[in-house]
Amino acid sequence: MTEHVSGRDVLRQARELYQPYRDAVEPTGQRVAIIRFEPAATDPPDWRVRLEASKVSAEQKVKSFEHLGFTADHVVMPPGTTRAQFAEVLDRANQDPATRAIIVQFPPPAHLRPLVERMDPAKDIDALLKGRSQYNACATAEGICRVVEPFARDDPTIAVVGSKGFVGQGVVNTLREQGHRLMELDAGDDLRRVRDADIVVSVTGNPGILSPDHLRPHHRLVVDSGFVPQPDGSVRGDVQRAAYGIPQHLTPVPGGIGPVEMATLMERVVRKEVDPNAPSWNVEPRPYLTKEQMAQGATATQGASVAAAARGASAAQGASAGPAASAGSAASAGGPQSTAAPGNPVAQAARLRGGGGGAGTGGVPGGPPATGPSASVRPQLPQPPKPPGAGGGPAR
Ligand SMILES: Nc1nc(=O)c2c([nH]1)NC[C@@H]1CN(c3ccc(C(=O)N[C@@H](CCC(=O)O)C(=O)O)cc3)C=[N+]21
Repeated sequence: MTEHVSGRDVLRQARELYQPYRDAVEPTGQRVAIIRFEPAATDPPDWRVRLEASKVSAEQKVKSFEHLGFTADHVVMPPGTTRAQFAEVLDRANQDPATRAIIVQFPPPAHLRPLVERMDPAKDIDALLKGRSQYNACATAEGICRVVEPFARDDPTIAVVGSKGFVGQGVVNTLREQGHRLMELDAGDDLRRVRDADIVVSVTGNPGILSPDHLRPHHRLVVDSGFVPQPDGSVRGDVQRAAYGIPQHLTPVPGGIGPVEMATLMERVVRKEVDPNAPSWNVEPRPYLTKEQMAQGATATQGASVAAAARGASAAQGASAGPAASAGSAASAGGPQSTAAPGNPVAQAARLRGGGGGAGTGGVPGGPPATGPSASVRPQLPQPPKPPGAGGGPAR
């Protein structure tokens, strides 16, 4: 059975965590600019679809920043926008001291793309300026890595499908820096290799590219970062619906990485503008079975007894895998080299905290599973926010 890792729960947590900063932000009149491009009627359907995703995402960003008391400038560039016009919009946002952050929604039309580089790096909250941004990866990539982290404390192999794309590169760089064992796959590679991985992260934006032929019950987590709106109003991710029930955990589309990205952006802007020590949102560790455990428990009865044994073993262990290392930085708890044999400490710790066994509640899209986030390891409440500018924020 597959349990959904709910991005909506993460976003709810972030809204609660950062809501108290609203009173400090609102009176300052600080702004965030979100710039996106409207397709022309003559653009090919696949381009229109990408810009539709960009629109959905821009609207979510507007909501998220406004929730924090920022004024969101949602700038829609019409088809036929010239370089000069785009440059002027960027320059204005760069020069306006009230505009604290700028996001250019991808993809921009090809002729405008080079101009993105004009963005003031100090305002580049989504790390669009590779190497010049204060962040190592875009918000989506950071969010993905933080969802992966509680599932990856015993040196698993993590497959990244779409590793050369914008988000994929961010994921690869971040996970590699944390010392993880990676399997990078991109166009032309045999995707069936993902069967050998423990965790699969798919960031291709190619609907249904992962089928039941690729996913396996030993996959403890599959992260689907695809988001392709359909004409009927539904959305498709990288994972085929027919494969949804296969892995142990899955981030669904919608309701998975999209909302996680919003939580990441909220955290970034609060830390940058109000309180560098604002708490992190986090994903709770959950029980899972390793590939080896799955192999031992190949039959149903054996599987049940392995799970039961793991549960029993956990009762004897201390729960130390707290959320302290949830900041998504290089400080991953225990490090990838931590000795996990015979079970995995994360699963044990999670069980100790009252998480259920391997048998899930099944995927109810949008609905938190029975083993979902509880109040037990919530980050501490934020300190009362300091007035912006008072507290030595990052130099700009
Ligand atoms: N510079 C840049 N950064 C991006 O992060 C970026 C981008 N350009 N261009 C477009 C893609 C697409 N993307 C999504 C983010 C969130 C949702 C999201 O929140 N989706 C909700 C559904 C919201 C709804 O349906 O209204 C969900 O998955 O549950 C979707 C899509 C970010 N992108």
